[in-house]
Amino acid sequence: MIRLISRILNFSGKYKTRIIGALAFSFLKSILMKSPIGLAFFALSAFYNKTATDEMCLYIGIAIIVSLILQVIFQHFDNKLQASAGFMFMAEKRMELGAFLRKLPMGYFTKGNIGKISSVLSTDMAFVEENCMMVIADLVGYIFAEAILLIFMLMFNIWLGLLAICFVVISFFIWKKLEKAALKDSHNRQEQSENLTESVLDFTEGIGIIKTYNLLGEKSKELSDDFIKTCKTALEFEDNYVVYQRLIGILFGLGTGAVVGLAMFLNFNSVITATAAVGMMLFVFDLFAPIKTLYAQSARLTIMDSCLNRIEEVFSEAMLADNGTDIIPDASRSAEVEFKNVSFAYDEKEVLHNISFDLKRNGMVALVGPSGGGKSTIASLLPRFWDVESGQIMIRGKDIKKVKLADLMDHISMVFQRVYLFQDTIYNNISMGRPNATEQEVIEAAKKARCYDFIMALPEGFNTVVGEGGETLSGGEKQRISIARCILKDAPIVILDEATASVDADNESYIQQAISELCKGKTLLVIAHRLGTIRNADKILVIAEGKIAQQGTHDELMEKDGIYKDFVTVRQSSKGWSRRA
Ligand SMILES: Nc1ncnc2c1ncn2[C@@H]1O[C@H](COP(=O)(O)OP(=O)(O)OP(=O)(O)O)[C@@H](O)[C@H]1O
Repeated sequence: MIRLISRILNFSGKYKTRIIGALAFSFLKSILMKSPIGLAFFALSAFYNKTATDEMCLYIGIAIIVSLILQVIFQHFDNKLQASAGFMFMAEKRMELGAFLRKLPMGYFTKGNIGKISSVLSTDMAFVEENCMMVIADLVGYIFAEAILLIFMLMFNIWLGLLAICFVVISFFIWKKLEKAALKDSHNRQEQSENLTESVLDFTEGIGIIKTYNLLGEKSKELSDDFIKTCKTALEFEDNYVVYQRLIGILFGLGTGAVVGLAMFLNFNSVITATAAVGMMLFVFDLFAPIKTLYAQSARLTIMDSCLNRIEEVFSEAMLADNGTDIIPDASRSAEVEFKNVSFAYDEKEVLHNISFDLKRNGMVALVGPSGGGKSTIASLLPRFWDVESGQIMIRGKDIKKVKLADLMDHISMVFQRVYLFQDTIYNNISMGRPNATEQEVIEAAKKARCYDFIMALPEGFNTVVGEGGETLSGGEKQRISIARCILKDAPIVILDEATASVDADNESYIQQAISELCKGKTLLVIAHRLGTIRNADKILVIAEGKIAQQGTHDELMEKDGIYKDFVTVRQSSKGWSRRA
């Protein structure tokens, strides 16, 4: 418990002093909470010994009132500090996590970690936020209160004090067992909550496929099974530690009986006065009840421990190094982009082997080849979605690892096949390409990307909020908005993954016009599927099995036998490259 409290204090960073302040007020409050018992005991003694005076009664009354008022004041500051520290430090942690996630390589997000991130951000962080301050301050209060009561009891009568301590010590060992059981189960509980988040995300993201393939019943059952499993895991968690809680309850029942019995025995044998015996009885009831609550609360602490583990697990992921200080020069004699002996593996298996090529300023390299050959991987290494293991990638003579990440991203625009629009206005979706762009520039970009007319036909025009993921627009429209975003960004290097899926003829032609606008005066790295695009490339790289199998212009490659000629001549009309020009 002490370990967890110090863990939370370390985790809370600059809010540590507030938390310590809350703990101090909680401590003062707990001392005052016990003071009425002490005063009652004092009054009883005075009455019993016939030493009570009017003045004494008045002072005791005033002392009780003052202690109750002070309790309220300390409680107020305790709550205030707890709440502000708890909510503020978790809000900061969430922002920190957001900033941290931006620095992780793309690979982290494709490894099925989305469910984990969602559940850490929502479930785990919310649990710590809602419980940590309250529980910790209460626990610290209880611990101090128990210590004070035990010291009082020892002072009154050593045997009564020692007897009470015996029961507290035995209960401590039972509690250790409870904590062990809860610790193990709390991990399962949080893991299951992550599984559930993943299932819900999977279900909602894939709802289109689920409906099309008539899998609603099957997938709903899978989801329901997950709900039931989550419920069972939570119940198991409760069941496993509730046994120990009951044992502690029985133990304290025995303890209360034993202390009361011993107090009476000592009184009968004139070792302690009747007042001391009554005082002990008051103390013992007050001693065991908070310990029971403390142990019950500690189960929450174990959940919090596992939440903190999971939060720290995400924070411990290796970030994409952003310690480069170089700036990409405006002009250079070197190639605009150069891959030098680049090899790369996603996990263990190397998927790119010794790739070398260069791309001249305003030139175009087309990556073509069979599926799984490594085209997308090559394209994703340039914006450092992943870092290369061996070899170098240079832009205008600068190694991209040594360039500031923000500067690198300023120089690259990307158009993917899968477009994502944020649940925001169309205007904001475009202007995020260059947040400081003027309204006129945003409109101009929309016109160049051939989306101005359909935007203006929408009831709210540029202020239309597109649905989550851009669901209220057609595929072609979403694609054009994403191109407008890139046009506005106006980065000198464009990575383009040409669409393989067909859209209607109108959209097709609009998208082509938009892409032509985007590519004007740019250096292009294109994962090409259209013969028209490929023919225009200054250099075609045929990528197969992670290597450059062939390279040259269209005419040069058509003169040689090889993969390229086979694809163009034999597979033009099949699902390989499109005939569309
Ligand atoms: N995120 C990933 N994690 C692990 N392996 C991956 C990942 N992405 C791709 N691969 C593997 O890397 C190899 C190259 O894939 P890549 O997507 O680069 O090929 P491609 O030529 O672009 O294929 P396609 O034309 O089908 O898009 C393949 O064996 C693929 O299975």
